[in-house]
Amino acid sequence: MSRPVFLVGPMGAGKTTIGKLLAQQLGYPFKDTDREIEDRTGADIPWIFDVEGEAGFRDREVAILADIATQGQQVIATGGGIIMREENRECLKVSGIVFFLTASIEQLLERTAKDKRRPLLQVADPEARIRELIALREPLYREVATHVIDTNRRPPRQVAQEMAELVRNS
Ligand SMILES: Nc1ncnc2c1ncn2[C@@H]1O[C@H](COP(=O)(O)OP(=O)(O)OP(=O)(O)O)[C@@H](O)[C@H]1O
Ligand SMILES: O=C(O)C1=C[C@@H](O)[C@@H](O)[C@H](O)C1
Ligand SMILES: [Mg+2]
Repeated sequence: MSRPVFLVGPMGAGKTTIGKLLAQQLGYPFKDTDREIEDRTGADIPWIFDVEGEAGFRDREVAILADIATQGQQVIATGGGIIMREENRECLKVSGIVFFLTASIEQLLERTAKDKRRPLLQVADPEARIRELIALREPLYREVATHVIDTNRRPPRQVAQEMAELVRNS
């Protein structure tokens, strides 16, 4: 069974958007860990953070990743904090090809500004929060990455094409 393709990176890097296009281009099914968590919980992410806290959300994320990582050839967009748990990093490293999508702080802020469904960014100073999260997480994204892909000021379709080539040549 061929291996899955994972997209990791910060909120607003484009994992969901580009992941869907990549799946179309490769003819693979598409999954999104955030979406899977919501579907299986029957509640949205803000509700899960409110009621179960971030730790409760992370526990659900570990269970979902372990499950879908074994389901063969597919494109999987992950949540921005998936690399915070060591078992997830191990799972990503052994299970497939991992793309780390990057973008500047300015682009991440711009792309996440209007959407209120990201609990960690509902703070007085989202820019400071994004900077904090990137400082903490960037080494962890790099630890799991097979490829690092710059998405700054690039159309999602073009980025997906570059990634599809890398998958085909892997
Ligand atoms: N390369 C890009 N250029 C311009 N806009 C983009 C690009 N990639 C994504 N976007 C836009 O940024 C927003 C966030 O993208 P998306 O939801 O795909 O990010 P994400 O990495 O999945 O974030 P999260 O970790 O919160 O799930 C969307 O409105 C999307 O249309
Ligand atoms: O970066 C994060 O920690 C998160 C990113 C989103 O994809 C969601 O998984 C959730 O909002 C948490
Ligand atoms: Mg997403």
